[in-house]
Amino acid sequence: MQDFEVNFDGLVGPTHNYAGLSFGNVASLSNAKASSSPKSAAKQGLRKMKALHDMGMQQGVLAPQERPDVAALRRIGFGGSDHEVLSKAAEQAPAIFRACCSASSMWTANAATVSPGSDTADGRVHFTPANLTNKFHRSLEPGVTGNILRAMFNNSRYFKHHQHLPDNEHFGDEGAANHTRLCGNYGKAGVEVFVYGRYAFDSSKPAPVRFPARQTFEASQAVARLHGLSDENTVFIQQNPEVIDQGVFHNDVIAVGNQNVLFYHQQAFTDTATKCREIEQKLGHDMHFIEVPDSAVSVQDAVNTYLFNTQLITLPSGDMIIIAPSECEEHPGVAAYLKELTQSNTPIKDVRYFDVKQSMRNGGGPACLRLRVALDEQELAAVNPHCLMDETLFERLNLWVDKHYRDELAVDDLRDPQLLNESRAALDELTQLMHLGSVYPFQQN
Ligand SMILES: N=C(N)NCCC[C@H](NC(=O)CCC(=O)O)C(=O)O
Repeated sequence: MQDFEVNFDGLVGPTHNYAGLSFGNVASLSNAKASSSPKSAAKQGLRKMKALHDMGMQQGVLAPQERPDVAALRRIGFGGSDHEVLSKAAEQAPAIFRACCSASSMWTANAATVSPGSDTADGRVHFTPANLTNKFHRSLEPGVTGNILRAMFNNSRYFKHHQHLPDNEHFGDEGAANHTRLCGNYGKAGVEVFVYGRYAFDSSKPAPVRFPARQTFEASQAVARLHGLSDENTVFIQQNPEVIDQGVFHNDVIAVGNQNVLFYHQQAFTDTATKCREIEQKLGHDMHFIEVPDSAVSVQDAVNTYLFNTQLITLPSGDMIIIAPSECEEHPGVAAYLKELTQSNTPIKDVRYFDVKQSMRNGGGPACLRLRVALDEQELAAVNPHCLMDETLFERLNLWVDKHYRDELAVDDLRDPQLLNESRAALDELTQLMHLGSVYPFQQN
């Protein structure tokens, strides 16, 4: 039986914009109010998906969410017709209105935490949508994320879907952005590494002081419990609070793992040496720990280039390569480091650079854009096939983007009532194209 790690990339939604919504995420704040291009954002994402498909990888697509989120605005007291809801909110509460327009579901590393069947007690693949409580605009995502995941992984013999954790900062959960699975090969039991930023129920423990720690220890433990993971196949590591305060708002901004490789910055974790030993001992075989020292790449350069928000993938040949944003190539120091890395004695043999600048300007690199799901052949055959990338889907989605997306969107354009109609028309067509059924609130009324 063959085993795969499938990347499910978020399709960028028609309202992609720069509203400066994410305190603690340097790029989001520094590009606030710039003009965006939803069309090129979606196409940059599609090109990355297609390139991985062409490399022989299994590649999936995760549909975007309904925005503007009229239901959320109704819930906080704006009434009338849908267009009245939007115009009142834009007038009376512009910041809240903008938050309800965000296309942030594109960063599917934050959609959910996924544990493959070889790690879980009941042998099924477990999914828990992330509650994303730390940012209001992102806390709107988990309900529809759950609908979409159930429409894609719709077979209870292989897939188990959990409700997201309680909507409270004590259980702040950011999904796979703080979760890495290490293993021999994808089908063998692995070790799931959960990285958290703070303890919610113990204020004596270290925590960042400037920027928020979005993931709590208690949330990570809850997800591991729900998924039926054991002590033997989990490792919990606290993120270094000092790097959170330097703009590392998720672990995937400072570390990435794949199979027997963990690639991370020297300052990423607290207690690094002990935790690396624990990983190796629980995994039962040797790991390649690739620690990048400050002297090679500073935390600041890592945050600016997203050196660690890269995808570390294993090609069908067995070689590992890094999928990096073009910002890494444009930075002489980081580019030189990556070149040297591929020539040293590690499983990583090559680097491919991708232009995902539309996403990067909101703090989302290649790794943010994908949710990894390790599947065996049978499980893969049970996935909704209309969500898997191939020539036909690539062509269809490009035509769909051309038909529905704007070339340019300024933050002020979010007030245009036409945007709601355009967005709903696009998503309605998309659910047919991807055979998702009625996953959006506007389709359920
Ligand atoms: N590292 C991972 N896995 N994901 C990146 C998420 C970026 C996202 N940015 C935003 O939500 C900005 C939206 C705005 O400002 O318009 C966030 O901060 O949650």
